[in-house]
Amino acid sequence: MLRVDITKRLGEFSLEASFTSEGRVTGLFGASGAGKTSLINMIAGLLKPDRGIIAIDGETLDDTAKRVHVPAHRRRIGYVFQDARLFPHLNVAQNLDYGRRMNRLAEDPAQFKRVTDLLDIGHLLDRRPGKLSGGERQRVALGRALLSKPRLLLMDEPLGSLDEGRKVEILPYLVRLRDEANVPMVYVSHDAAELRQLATQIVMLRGGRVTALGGVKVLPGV
Ligand SMILES: Nc1ncnc2c1ncn2[C@@H]1O[C@H](COP(=O)(O)OP(=O)(O)OP(=O)(O)O)[C@@H](O)[C@H]1O
Repeated sequence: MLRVDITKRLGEFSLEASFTSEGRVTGLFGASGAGKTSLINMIAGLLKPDRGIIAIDGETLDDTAKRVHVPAHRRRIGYVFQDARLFPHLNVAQNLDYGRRMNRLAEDPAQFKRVTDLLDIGHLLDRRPGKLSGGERQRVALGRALLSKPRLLLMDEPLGSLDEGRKVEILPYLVRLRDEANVPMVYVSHDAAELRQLATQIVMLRGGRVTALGGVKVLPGV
């Protein structure tokens, strides 16, 4: 379970968010400037709350009253950005292996095979990111995050830089991840249709406040 109960001031903007989620995919929905990225940066440990608590499965990651702030690299949280942010000088296999090495995890060929099969990227292992399509790059970024064995996967508009055709192509992989990878996700999007297909629970943000919580029914209609 993810528990968030924080406040944070960023210049003129103030974020005050409180929710818990048991969902396999928690969809963080809101317009541009609602505070979605700030909130997941806080879950990732990249931004420190002014006040409050963040906990996953009962383990406290932030508790300002107790001066607890687990640094980002110790949180075991994977992060996939809108732009895949792969290392251009490494091939796909080396990119995929990066998270594992950074986290000093033992090699796990069976898991490597599972993840590359799940995302259909086994045939791309020798290529550099510059020779991949946008959708392929995003699948590799997802694989890299998964192979670091995170307990939570954060995704900030992972389809945001793709055109409609590529989005349609990659959504099924995200559904597969949800159903087969067994890693809870927090998925940021301003696209209600995307979240309707993917999310199991919605946190709606507006102007830095949670305005609705619940199933995909709370999303605005088409
Ligand atoms: N370091 C900062 N200093 C001042 N203001 C900030 C800072 N970081 C974010 N903000 C402001 O906080 C608000 C929320 O930004 P945030 O990036 O979290 O929104 P978002 O919902 O992710 O938007 P988008 O969908 O456009 O990415 C914005 O008004 C932004 O300008």
